[in-house]
Amino acid sequence: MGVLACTSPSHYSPGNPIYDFFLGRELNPRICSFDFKYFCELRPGLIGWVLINLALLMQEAELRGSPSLAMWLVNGFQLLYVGDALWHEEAVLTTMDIIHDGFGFMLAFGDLAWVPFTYSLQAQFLLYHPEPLGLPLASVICLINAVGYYIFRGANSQKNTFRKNPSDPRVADLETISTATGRRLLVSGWWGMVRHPNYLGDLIMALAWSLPCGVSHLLPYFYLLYFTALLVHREARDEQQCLQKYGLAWHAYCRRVPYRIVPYIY
Ligand SMILES: NC(=O)C1=CN([C@@H]2O[C@H](COP(=O)(O)OP(=O)(O)OC[C@H]3O[C@@H](n4cnc5c(N)ncnc54)[C@H](OP(=O)(O)O)[C@@H]3O)[C@@H](O)[C@H]2O)C=CC1
Ligand SMILES: CC(C)CCC[C@@H](C)[C@H]1CC=C2C3=C(CC[C@@]21C)[C@@]1(C)CC[C@H](O)C[C@@H]1CC3
Repeated sequence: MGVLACTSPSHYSPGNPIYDFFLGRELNPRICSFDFKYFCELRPGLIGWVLINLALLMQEAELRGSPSLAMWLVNGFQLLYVGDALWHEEAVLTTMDIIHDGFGFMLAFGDLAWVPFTYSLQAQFLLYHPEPLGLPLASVICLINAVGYYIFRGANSQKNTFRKNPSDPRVADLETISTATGRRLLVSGWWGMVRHPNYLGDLIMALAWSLPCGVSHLLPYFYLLYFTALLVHREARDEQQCLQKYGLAWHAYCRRVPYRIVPYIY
């Protein structure tokens, strides 16, 4: 196919048709400079998610006169998350989906269908199960989301700033370990607390998105449960890749920072 000439094979392409279908054979299918995977990872799914949430909020206003406080919180928190991802769009270029995974069924389905339709489950739930929420509890939930966002953004920004320019004054004083590749690993700041502080912040936010729906039903907690499983699996894959890249230096980092995601627990 002439127009799809600018493609590259995925890092692992074992020739097993089922595996290839799921994980994709092409790492970056493109039409010239238009990269399908990069586009799909952020734009349609995340924007679709926010639009579905907004439609549910408007539907609730139509049904009950005005949107509930719980619906406002869920919409506000998730809008902040999506806005943050789009604002820091270039950061997605260093994720393992972009670097290692092909654009197969998992990412195509995940980006285009899974994200907008399952990530909006809390707002869908609230439309059919209105949840009265008082101001004191709403404030506590806002605080939980703020703490999660602070950790998530702090950790991601610290790593991205360090990777772009290690002498940037915001990260220049952080302690590091040298690796044989010439790249260094942060061992203080957020990355000295646990080995995946950004996952910890993301999980705290996931909890804050479910809490406005109350505790009477498991459905609004689906995202938190699925996301915990996804991040535990993702963390294990990332550790394997870092061990391959950094060898002894990675072992030294693990000794220095023994916990993976949750301090003193995991
Ligand atoms: N909502 C959702 O569905 C999902 C959200 N996410 C979020 O997306 C974001 C990106 O996640 P992801 O791509 O999995 O991984 P990370 O952003 O955590 O990146 C991992 C990479 O960071 C580098 N790194 C690891 N430790 C250190 C250190 N101590 N110092 C410097 N660099 C280090 C390594 O790459 P190198 O050394 O090569 O730079 C490693 O491969 C996260 O915030 C995550 O929570 C992720 C998946 C799904
Ligand atoms: C269909 C399967 C069960 C799983 C599909 C997984 C995908 C939905 C996720 C894999 C990595 C993702 C990332 C994000 C969204 C979800 C997917 C595509 C973000 C874009 C979310 C916003 C963050 O700021 C960055 C994330 C990068 C990884």
